[in-house]
Amino acid sequence: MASVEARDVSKWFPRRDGGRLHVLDGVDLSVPDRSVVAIVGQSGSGKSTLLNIVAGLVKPDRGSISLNGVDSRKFSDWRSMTYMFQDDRLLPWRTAAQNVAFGLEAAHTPRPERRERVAETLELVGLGQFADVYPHELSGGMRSRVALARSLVTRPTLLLMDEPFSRLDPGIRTQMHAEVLRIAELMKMTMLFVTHDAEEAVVLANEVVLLSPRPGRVRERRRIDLPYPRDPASDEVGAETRALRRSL
Ligand SMILES: Nc1ncnc2c1ncn2[C@@H]1O[C@H](COP(=O)(O)OP(=O)(O)OP(=O)(O)O)[C@@H](O)[C@H]1O
Repeated sequence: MASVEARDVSKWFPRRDGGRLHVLDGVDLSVPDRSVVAIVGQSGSGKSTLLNIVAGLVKPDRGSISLNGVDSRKFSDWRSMTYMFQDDRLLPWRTAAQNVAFGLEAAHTPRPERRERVAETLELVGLGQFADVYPHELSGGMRSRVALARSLVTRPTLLLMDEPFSRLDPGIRTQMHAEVLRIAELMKMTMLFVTHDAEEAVVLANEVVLLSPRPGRVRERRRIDLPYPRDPASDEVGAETRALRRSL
């Protein structure tokens, strides 16, 4: 089970001129267990900063985060969450399997279990045949699947993603959307992600949180009640996407 609550989160970053850049202002966010929430907003509105605060990578200056009902300052089960970045960050000198194994090595998982979990997870993302292949031998979509497998191998319940598919071609991106939704359902995961792509938000999320330009405040929460799977070519997705673009 995984849920996230952010209460009244504000953040300032130091500026080169000695001043302070106000990036987030009193943001509330609620991500219930098994939901899919998208954070959208203009460039610089603090989307990644908010995600990094939820992940514990950046400290808020004001406000609090609770994870599975526990204040993040007291939270210890960080392995229950995983983070997918915009670039796949695969290590070029490691095979697909060795890249996927990374999180398990860090956790000192015994070798036989590691091997089994890596094989299982590569199978899950449709790369069972590519365990021994190096990143440079893989297509963009396949690399993205390896990055997804690396995120999933520790069996997280909360998947955080910062524009993870934005560098993929549209067709491959659509495939990855279907894939990530299938796996989230299978693994009973909760998802919180950042995107600048209105269609991506509409295809994946139950709720879209719109941040205002800097300092980011929640300007709108929009429920997307369309049934899954959502076809990006359908009229319903098209209408929701246009409505969201207008709000953006
Ligand atoms: N560590 C940091 N130190 C100083 N300023 C930062 C830092 N991280 C982010 N910023 C600034 O904070 C603002 C918000 O950045 P953030 O990356 O959260 O926005 P974003 O909405 O995700 O933008 P984009 O859509 O362009 O990725 C930007 O102006 C950025 O330059």
